[in-house]
Amino acid sequence: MTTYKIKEIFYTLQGEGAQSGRPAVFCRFSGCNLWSGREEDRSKAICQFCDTDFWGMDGENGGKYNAEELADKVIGLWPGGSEKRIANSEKQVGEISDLRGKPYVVCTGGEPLLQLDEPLIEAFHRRGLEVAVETNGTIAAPAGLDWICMSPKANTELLIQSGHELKLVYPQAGAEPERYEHLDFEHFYLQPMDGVDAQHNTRLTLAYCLSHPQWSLSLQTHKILGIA
Ligand SMILES: C[S@@+](CC[C@H](N)C(=O)[O-])C[C@H]1O[C@@H](n2cnc3c(N)ncnc32)[C@H](O)[C@@H]1O
Ligand SMILES: Nc1nc2[nH]cc(C(=O)O)c2c(=O)[nH]1
Ligand code: SF4
Ligand SMILES: [Mg+2]
Repeated sequence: MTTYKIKEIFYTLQGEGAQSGRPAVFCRFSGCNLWSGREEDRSKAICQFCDTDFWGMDGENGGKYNAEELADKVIGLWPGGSEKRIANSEKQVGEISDLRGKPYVVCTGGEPLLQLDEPLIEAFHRRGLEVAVETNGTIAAPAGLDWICMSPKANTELLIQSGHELKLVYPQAGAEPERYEHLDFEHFYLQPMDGVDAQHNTRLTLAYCLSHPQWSLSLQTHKILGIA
């Protein structure tokens, strides 16, 4: 049986992009193909600006799970989710989900597509969850995802060239927006690169969106709010 290595699982609001403000359970997978996650390796990594600790399994609800265990843990964090689990087995899930919104899981990381596969997506779906992914686009997506947010990185080959949302961290030398504007996505966002130049990068991003209105600004609202 497949086991999934999970850094942390928590309930919050989606802070970024087109679904910003929507309640979601975040499932952060351990590991990434573009950086080891160790600080001493950052300067030689393909992706050097990562704002996330995805190394290991030591976060909130972190650990090894099989698909059924992971889907149970995720739906259990949704308000009323335990009742929903019972209702699901009694085939009354519709009545409860109408009142409590469609349960939503965002699979992120690290790079979730190193691990997320069809059996896990099916296990989420059986519990009434809508399944979103945040991916760097370098690994093909399994079938069945409800929302694909692809965030391209410089000096990588994109295997995902269509989806719902393209969210580019800006500015990135070698990953200029012009390279991605013809891809098959419904929404195009620029997200200011956080770090030492965050304020300057926000001004640059704002200016780029105003002069190239195909692109909208994505602020990391969870950081503004001081939530996870
Ligand atoms: C931590 S990544 C995990 C998912 C996947 N590996 C990816 O890169 O899309 C989640 C989101 O945070 C963005 N991100 C990472 N570091 C950032 C930073 N320093 N400033 C702004 N956004 C950042 C990524 O581009 C991606 O859209
Ligand atoms: N609130 C909140 N929204 C997010 N959107 C994308 C995130 C990520 O790390 O993938 C993230 C995150 O870590 N927290
Ligand atoms: S690809 Fe995503 S998780 Fe990996 S290092 Fe870059 S931003 Fe972080
Ligand atoms: Mg984050």
